[in-house]
Amino acid sequence: MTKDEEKRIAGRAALRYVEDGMVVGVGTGSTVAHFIDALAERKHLIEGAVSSSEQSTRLLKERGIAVLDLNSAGDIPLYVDGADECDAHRCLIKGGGGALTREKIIAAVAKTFVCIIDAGKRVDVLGRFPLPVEVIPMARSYVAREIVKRGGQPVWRDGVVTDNGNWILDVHHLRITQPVELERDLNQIAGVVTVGLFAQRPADIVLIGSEEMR
Ligand SMILES: O=C[C@H](O)[C@H](O)[C@H](O)COP(=O)(O)O
Repeated sequence: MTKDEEKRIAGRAALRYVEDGMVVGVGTGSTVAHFIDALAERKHLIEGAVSSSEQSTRLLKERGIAVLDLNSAGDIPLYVDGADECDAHRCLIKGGGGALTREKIIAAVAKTFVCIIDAGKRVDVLGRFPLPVEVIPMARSYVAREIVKRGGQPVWRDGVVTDNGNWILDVHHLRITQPVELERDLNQIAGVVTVGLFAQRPADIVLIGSEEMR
């Protein structure tokens, strides 16, 4: 089974958590694109979607799914999103597609966060995938120096501007054995907008696409 088939199966499996009349939080990425395809089949039954990126907003609108503003949407009973890595405690690294800030906001609001991944995303220790950190542009060098002090090797994602007008540092060479503490620590650095660690608010449910799930 290819990685994309695993993503498609996980994306479709998330549909079982969608209930009539719901506002659904929608993440970003190639796995979520499969979820959006599946969600389109229920578009007349849900109230609409709150989107975590311009990319997902475009996909949702192309499929005729109503996109709602988070400020007026009220409760978000369900959030469905992918991840770049996932450990046994459902802590995640996210932000490979640069959408981490809006994703973290919707995850915080949502009652249930269903994470959809292919099998290659499961790890024992987070950090093989470089940790994305969204920064205010003028703080890039300062934040990078602070991260070096903590043992990481930050690499500027040159040329990438997030939906919020910020920049991203991808932090290599981390072995994240204490994700909650690291998330809290990096969040304290002035100029950091969002750390792509979802440990203080991990996923509630992880769906890993597999043959058995078909
Ligand atoms: O910023 C992007 C998101 O955090 C994605 O959910 C993550 O990068 C996983 O993307 P994909 O499903 O394409 O592997």
